[in-house]
Amino acid sequence: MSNKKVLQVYSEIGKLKKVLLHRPGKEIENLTPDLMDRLLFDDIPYLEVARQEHDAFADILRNNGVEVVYLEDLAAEAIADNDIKEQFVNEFVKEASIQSQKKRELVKEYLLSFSTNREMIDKMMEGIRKEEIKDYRRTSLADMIESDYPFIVDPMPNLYFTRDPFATIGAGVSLNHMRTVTRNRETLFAKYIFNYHPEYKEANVPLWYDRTEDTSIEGGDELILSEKVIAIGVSERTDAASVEKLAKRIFENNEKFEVVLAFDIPKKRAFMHLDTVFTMVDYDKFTIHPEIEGPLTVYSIRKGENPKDIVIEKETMELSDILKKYLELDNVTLIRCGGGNLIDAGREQWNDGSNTLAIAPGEVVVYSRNHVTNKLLEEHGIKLHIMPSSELSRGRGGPRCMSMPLVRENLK
Ligand SMILES: NC(=O)NCCC[C@H](N)C(=O)O
Repeated sequence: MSNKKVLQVYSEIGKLKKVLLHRPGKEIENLTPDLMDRLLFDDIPYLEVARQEHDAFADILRNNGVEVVYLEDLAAEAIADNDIKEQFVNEFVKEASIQSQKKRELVKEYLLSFSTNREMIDKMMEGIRKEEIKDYRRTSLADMIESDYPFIVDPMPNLYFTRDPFATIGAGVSLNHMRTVTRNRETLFAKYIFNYHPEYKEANVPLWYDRTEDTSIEGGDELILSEKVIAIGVSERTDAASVEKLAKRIFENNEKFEVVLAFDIPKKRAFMHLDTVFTMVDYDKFTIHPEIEGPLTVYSIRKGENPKDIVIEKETMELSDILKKYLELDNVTLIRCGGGNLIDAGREQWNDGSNTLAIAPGEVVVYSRNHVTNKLLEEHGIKLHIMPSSELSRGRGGPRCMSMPLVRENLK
């Protein structure tokens, strides 16, 4: 096993060294009004502008010393070996909700006809429209009499939210089981990257969770507050049972983490993950959406006497006191989205005003549109890197949702 640190995330705020993004692709141009609900969008972004915004995001990161790698490149590199590629295509087709065997064969043949792996990966992400595969209608009775549903394989428009399908925790990965079918398909790319990409396969990356589990957990709920403390949202997307499983695996594997704080937040779309209502911006400063402060309950999970046991307790203090206790701080500042004004808070949280990406302690990337919250962050001494935000925000995710840190400098 190599000693090279291919994954290292022991905080939310340590200087960001390497991050995984996905540049929005033609999957966005396969979103239709009828599909929006099922594919978890509230509107249809304009791809060209979404890409400009995304490139501006990547430039901010690069200009601040971050190595940016793209999911689509790593996935293509991971399947360089033909046997691995075949296995990957088989798994992809199996999970693509295609009903007839003949049609599955046609889709496989079509995917393998692309001359480069990168083009094939782009096509998988984009989805396959009916007109792309000739003769599919003769493959089964269902297809001959079937509806006017326009896709043979659905697009995956949420891929640019790389935060969610897997999460780097310490030196390992939580390869997530997602709440929805559409997003669970995304986790296949990460499975192949961590098993077969030359950069990762030698490292034997430990898995704290696996996509085959039967309860769900998503990366937007997984926050690393310090090298001792992880926070996980129990949310619209993450089950309490998953938090327990993850905590046990991490404790059993000699990681440094000592406690997992489970944040039980309201289960609703606007607050789908913990990071849509709470992010860490400095050693002792956090953004928070005021609407969760009342209903929030926190539970702590610690190692028990035996390595396989855990001890769970309901925390009774206010959130800031819980954070002070576990992060060993004298003071904690909660910076309220929209300044606590209910109208501004609701509007800005909807467009991810609380969803910041820290690139160093006290330094974050934010959306331009959330000017009330941004001003407040500045007043609290936070350095802002402001990115454009008209189109990307239509997918209901902000800078943290659009990035998966692979390496952060450890905090002193
Ligand atoms: N961490 C996040 O909050 N990610 C945003 C995901 C948005 C995406 N449309 C979804 O509903 O899953």
